Amino acid sequence: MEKTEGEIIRAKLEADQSQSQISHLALDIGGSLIKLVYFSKNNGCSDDDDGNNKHLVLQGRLHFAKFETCKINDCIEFIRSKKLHLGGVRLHDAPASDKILVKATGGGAYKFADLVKEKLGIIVEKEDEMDCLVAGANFLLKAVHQEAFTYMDGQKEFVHVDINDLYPYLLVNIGSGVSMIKVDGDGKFERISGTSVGGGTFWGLGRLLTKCKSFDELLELSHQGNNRVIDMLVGDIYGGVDYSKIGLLSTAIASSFGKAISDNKELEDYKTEDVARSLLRLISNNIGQIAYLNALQFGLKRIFFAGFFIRGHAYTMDTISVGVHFWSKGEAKAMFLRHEGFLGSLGAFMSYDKHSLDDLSTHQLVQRFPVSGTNAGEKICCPLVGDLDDNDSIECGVYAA
Ligand SMILES: Nc1ncnc2c1ncn2[C@@H]1O[C@H](COP(=O)(O)OP(=O)(O)O)[C@@H](O)[C@H]1O
Ligand SMILES: CC(C)(COP(=O)(O)O)[C@@H](O)C(=O)NCCC(=O)O
Repeated sequence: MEKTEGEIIRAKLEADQSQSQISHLALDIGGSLIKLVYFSKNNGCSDDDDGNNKHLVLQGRLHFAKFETCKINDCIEFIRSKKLHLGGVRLHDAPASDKILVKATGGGAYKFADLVKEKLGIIVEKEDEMDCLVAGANFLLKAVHQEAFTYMDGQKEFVHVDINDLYPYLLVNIGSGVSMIKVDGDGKFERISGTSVGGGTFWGLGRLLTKCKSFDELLELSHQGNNRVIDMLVGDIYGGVDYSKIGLLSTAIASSFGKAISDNKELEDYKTEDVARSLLRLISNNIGQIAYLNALQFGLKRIFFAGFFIRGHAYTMDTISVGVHFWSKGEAKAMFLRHEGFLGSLGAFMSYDKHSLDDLSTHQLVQRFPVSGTNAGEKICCPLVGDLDDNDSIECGVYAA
């Protein structure tokens, strides 16, 4: 008897999946970038004692990748070529065309659900963005070694996270826009504030002002520039001296881009690197200040900054850290996360739990073989920290809880 189209698709999916070692693909489709997380199993691992009285039941790697949201077709092609879409939940009682369900968060999970279904034949299961950000942050802070660090004056210092004393903290996610979330526990949080002046503003305004073709180019320009050429400093107003009475040094920015009004110059008269630098400083300062004010209002001492705006960029982190330190008089601390842009996708990944998958439902996913050589508190001096490259992955173990 001839097979129906549905049966053919299903047989193909099953054949493909049996070859694939990929499981649990999850997506975060944001206003600017699509972030992917997926797990690849290592061959031949089963029950094994890892020395902690915990049973290692599965080992593999957690992989990360990102694409610009406007290039979603490239992302779909990447997923198809690596057969990542087969790593979703298989629904056995659904019609053949609705067999595989993949977790996704971010606005694009709504906007592109039909496109993803049409191109990959999978159902997008939407997860709330704030839930996912918090779940992703908690996972990184608890399960991944050397995830959080401080950055000030060119020094990166890993932070020891005491998982028994993690909450409350403020999570500031700087994506296209900015969300500020007070986190009190697993799944316990409140989005207390936000601002539309975020990563999209930096990239959007920066592109218009400098004609840069890519975000990386804009970031690189900002690295070379000098903001004092365009920013009006306290010293510019006060004839070179500090305004000590209110605690402002002559070198403090009195007005971002303020010199552009008095200079009688056109945009072309400024170097693009100086424009990029002033813009980065403006956005980072503003976010640092709003974050601090929220931390103050809710009595939070720890602020974790995440989102792909940061990109592990030294000057961005330095500006945010100095701002938080300055306004809080050293009371609050700005911290950053190595997997800064992947919180949402990791949260969507963790939400597979709800579907009682063999691997993750009753088990705990943690990093194995933490990077050696650097410990919490150890200082690493590096002027340009750099972000994770696109092929980054974490060696993980799934342990019986
Ligand atoms: N390659 C890139 N292309 C575009 N924007 C980038 C890139 N790398 C970093 N960014 C910055 O990251 C922001 C998006 O951060 P992200 O956390 O992914 O948020 P969203 O979920 O809104 O896409 C952009 O607005 C931009 O400032
Ligand atoms: C709407 C969003 C949650 C979307 O998340 P994003 O794609 O920017 O990561 C975010 O852009 C945001 O919080 N914007 C700030 C809106 C406001 O509080 O004014």
